[in-house]
Amino acid sequence: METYVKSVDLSKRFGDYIAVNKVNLDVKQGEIYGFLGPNGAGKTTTIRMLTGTLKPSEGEVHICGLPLRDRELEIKRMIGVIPDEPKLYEGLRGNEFLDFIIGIYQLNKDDIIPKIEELSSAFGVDYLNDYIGDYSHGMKQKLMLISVLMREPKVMFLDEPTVGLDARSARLLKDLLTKTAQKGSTVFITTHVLEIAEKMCDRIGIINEGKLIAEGNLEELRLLSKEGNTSLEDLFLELTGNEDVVDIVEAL
Ligand SMILES: Nc1ncnc2c1ncn2[C@@H]1O[C@H](COP(=O)(O)OP(=O)(O)OP(=O)(O)O)[C@@H](O)[C@H]1O
Repeated sequence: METYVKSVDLSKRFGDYIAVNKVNLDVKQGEIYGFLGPNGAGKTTTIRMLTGTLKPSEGEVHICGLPLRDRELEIKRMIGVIPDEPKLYEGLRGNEFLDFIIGIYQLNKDDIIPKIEELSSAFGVDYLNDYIGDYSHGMKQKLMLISVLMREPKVMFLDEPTVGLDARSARLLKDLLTKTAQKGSTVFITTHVLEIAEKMCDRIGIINEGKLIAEGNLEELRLLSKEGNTSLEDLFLELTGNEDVVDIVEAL
């Protein structure tokens, strides 16, 4: 399978602080890759560099075989991004925002309108005539998801996409992403919900203090456990050195 998301020694410094440290990724077409890490580990910074919204201090990014440095516009057409805090135009109505996306991506309205209708009905979005400024976080998140899913991008980057979603919408999203990957797109997702990573992802990368410290499917990650941990939660806490939770609770 072709590599769709590749990074070579990808690094970001903010002043003296190294937020992302020589991260090497190789995610294939059709793969669902879970990118996990504790708060502040460097997940969002990595996604921003992979999607061209933040310039790396060092390293290279290739998307679908194209170098991001030279082919950014072309790549932006092929990818879809759900950022951790979607910034939407609050003064627009939902359907005006979708029209705007149709315009900038020069999408064919006849193809897209049925997709919007399908996705809106699936996510229970019946508020496209209302102003985005009046939406809750979850409502904005669903609008963002529709605006990306309707384009059927080759690579989807999702930063904590289930935050703010109710259980039904989160389940629907998981199923839609799985279907998207089966159709040949790549899904790169960060989440703190380890159950999502466990159930949905083909492969998981764990980043801690800017470094990719472990990578593999669940079986491969289990082999890295020195303590025989088998659940992703225990493995995650062991590998990221955050196992002291029990001691802390006992001390309180
Ligand atoms: N623009 C910035 N300027 C300075 N420091 C930054 C900037 N953006 C991120 N950082 C720092 O880089 C580190 C990594 O942040 P990042 O947002 O990538 O973490 P994360 O893994 O996404 O965390 P979370 O799970 O809490 O969202 C943090 O210490 C953060 O404070």
